[in-house]
Amino acid sequence: MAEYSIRDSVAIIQLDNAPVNALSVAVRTGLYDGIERAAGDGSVKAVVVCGKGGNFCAGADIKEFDEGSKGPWITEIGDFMDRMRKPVVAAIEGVALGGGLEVALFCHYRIAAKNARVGQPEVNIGLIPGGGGTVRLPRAAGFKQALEMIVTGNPVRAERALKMGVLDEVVSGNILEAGIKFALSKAHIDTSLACLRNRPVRMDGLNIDTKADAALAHVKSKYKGFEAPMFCVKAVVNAARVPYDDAIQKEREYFFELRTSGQSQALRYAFFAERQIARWGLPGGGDYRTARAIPVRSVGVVGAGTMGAGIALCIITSGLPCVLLEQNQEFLEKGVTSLRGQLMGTVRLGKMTAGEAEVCLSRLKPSTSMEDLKHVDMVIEAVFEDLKLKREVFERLDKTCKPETILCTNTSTLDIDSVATATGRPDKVVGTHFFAPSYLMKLLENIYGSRTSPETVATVMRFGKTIRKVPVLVGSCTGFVANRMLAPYTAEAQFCVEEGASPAQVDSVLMDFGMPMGTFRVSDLSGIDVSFSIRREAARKLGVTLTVDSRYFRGQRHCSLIERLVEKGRLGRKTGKGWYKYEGPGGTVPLEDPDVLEIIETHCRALGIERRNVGSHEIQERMQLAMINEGFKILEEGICTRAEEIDVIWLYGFGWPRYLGGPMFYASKLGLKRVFEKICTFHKRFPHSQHWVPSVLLGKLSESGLPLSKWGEAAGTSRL
Ligand SMILES: CCCCCCC[C@H](O)CC(=O)SCCNC(=O)CCNC(=O)[C@H](O)C(C)(C)COP(=O)([O-])OP(=O)([O-])OC[C@H]1O[C@@H](n2cnc3c(N)ncnc32)[C@H](O)[C@@H]1OP(=O)([O-])[O-]
Repeated sequence: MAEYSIRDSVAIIQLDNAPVNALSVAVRTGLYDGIERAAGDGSVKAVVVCGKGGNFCAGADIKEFDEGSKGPWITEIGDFMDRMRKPVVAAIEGVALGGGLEVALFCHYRIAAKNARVGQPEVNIGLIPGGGGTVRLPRAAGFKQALEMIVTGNPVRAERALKMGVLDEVVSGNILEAGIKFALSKAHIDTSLACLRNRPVRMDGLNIDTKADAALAHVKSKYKGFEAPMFCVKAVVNAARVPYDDAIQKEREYFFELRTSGQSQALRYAFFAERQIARWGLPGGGDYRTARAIPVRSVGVVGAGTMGAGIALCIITSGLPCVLLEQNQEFLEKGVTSLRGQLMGTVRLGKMTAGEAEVCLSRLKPSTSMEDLKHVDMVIEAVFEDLKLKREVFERLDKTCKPETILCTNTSTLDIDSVATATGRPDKVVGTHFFAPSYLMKLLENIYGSRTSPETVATVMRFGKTIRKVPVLVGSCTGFVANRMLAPYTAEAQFCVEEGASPAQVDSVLMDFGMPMGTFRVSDLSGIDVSFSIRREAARKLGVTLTVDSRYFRGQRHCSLIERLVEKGRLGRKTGKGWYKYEGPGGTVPLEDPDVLEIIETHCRALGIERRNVGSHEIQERMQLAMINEGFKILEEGICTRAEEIDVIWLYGFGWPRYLGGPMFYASKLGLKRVFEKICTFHKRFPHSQHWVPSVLLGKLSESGLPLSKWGEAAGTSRL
């Protein structure tokens, strides 16, 4: 709703819809009524529109999008304001985003507090501004700047918006008082002079024809796969070419077309899924509502290898001091050099100044003495993935660190309890699984053990946000969520290659789908020997030896091409050849290698595997459905409590195309009945692959018709 009051002959309309004053039907109706009332009240000289609770308005209420359009549209309210003879001033604090900025652009004047940010982020949810933004922002900020704001969705700070011409004044002090004062100062000025409708789009010497083509080409290549950015360009270009009302009409058509598109639905889903993951709960009780995070003022990282150095870099760049520990000076220096190299990379990219990088480095304390960890609030262990070694480290940490220190393990495979029992504080032990390269990858998989306390979980969830990661809480199991789902996905990729596909064919199927990289290129990048060692180690623990001839591993289908490539010295990009051969600058360009195709052919012939044409559709289906089936098993076991958590993990851990929501959302769109039937068919066809045993939960859900948001509840694993 919107509250209406009068002060000093100024009508104040305060948008009121906590937490961000989204433009629900009630708010739009309240705004319209308020404007109409002020227009008809002879005692009112001017109007101020502002927001309650520290924000102006975050735009349309995204939750209402699936309910159709009720209430007045923003442009209807705007048209009324355009005809008003009394000045309407938007007094902005906090954010004015999307429809919020559009409301402000309909006001005759806009003033903002210093801390305010304004923007048109609709593109992030697969839309274009639909309330006049593509038509009015270019009239205020000029074509080029408006186009940039609309296509990127990035908000700008008040001072910049003032320079761009979006704002009329930036003020300090009470925004409402400033708004009233400003409104009264404009009470006698002809409002039509301040009305953006009456101004042309500012081209600042640019030729619209050449600019339009260039912008379309740029956006097409930069936002590959995304529909909305192209529509943003088309709408802004149109606004520069046709009269105001025609441009508004076209914008609205585009907006409605996109609003019902699959991409916008997926992107809106992703927006809310990202917020859902903050609502965690533990099986033994305790959740985000009751658990208090312990303040983390300093952190230690044990192990200055690539992972450890990257983690330390995340910490120092987020403003926290960090002790980086190694067992000897040589390893430590290597780690610090790698950290510096990554930091300087960000300086070269212009993301940080050299001075800022120096400030970050001043927060780093390289050390070879565990005593330096005595007083830190949190330690992240990032040593080699070996349980015995990790237990030794934890035993020493437990003895050295103060009793309140939280001890985290950056394991990607080990059971948290098996590490926690090496200490006398299992309640303060938790998994923090970073993804490589740890400085760049946003996902942080936080893993609780059976005795991890709610306070410890609250602390690592908050810490994740502090270091600008996306923290998702999951339970402990082999591979946790990300790697557990990745296992059947990559296994199917290799089986497809055994059966007749080429690595390049598989990778292009994945990239055409929208993944940033194919699985074989990823394998070459991280090193084929890494997967080889993990497999060999897992087999060794079970008393089995894997050879190049192994077709089965503990009764399960197994592809031993990795063993074959390692035998041939093809370890990936670092050796110039793996699934591909590498050429070009720095040996970074992957090329299909006839030698590897020959190795695969010979290998399969030797093992009696008949090769055939494996179609692209089959590759995609097998890889994705195997992984989706695993996702349902993860829900079934309560490792995750919501499908949204799995999707966020894939969005941030593996670059699943955001416009497809995530694998679980994708499954919901395919239809669970169809997904289940397909998985059952694959299970019959490939009986020796455990990952094709259909999830019981999936079977149940395929009959229920329940929406994705209820899957966790249906699994009986929801803890909230
Ligand atoms: C149908 C009629 C339409 C009229 C025409 C419209 C045309 C227009 O061009 C289209 C739009 O405006 S499209 C919209 C364009 N606008 C955008 O895309 C803005 C999207 N929002 C943001 O970028 C960020 O949320 C803020 C920067 C606003 C706050 O960030 P922060 O401080 O880190 O906090 P936080 O954790 O992020 O959010 C707090 C809570 O608010 C919730 N919520 C937020 N916005 C919402 C919304 N619009 N809606 C609903 N809810 C919204 C959020 O879910 C969360 O709820 P929870 O239950 O507590 O989880």
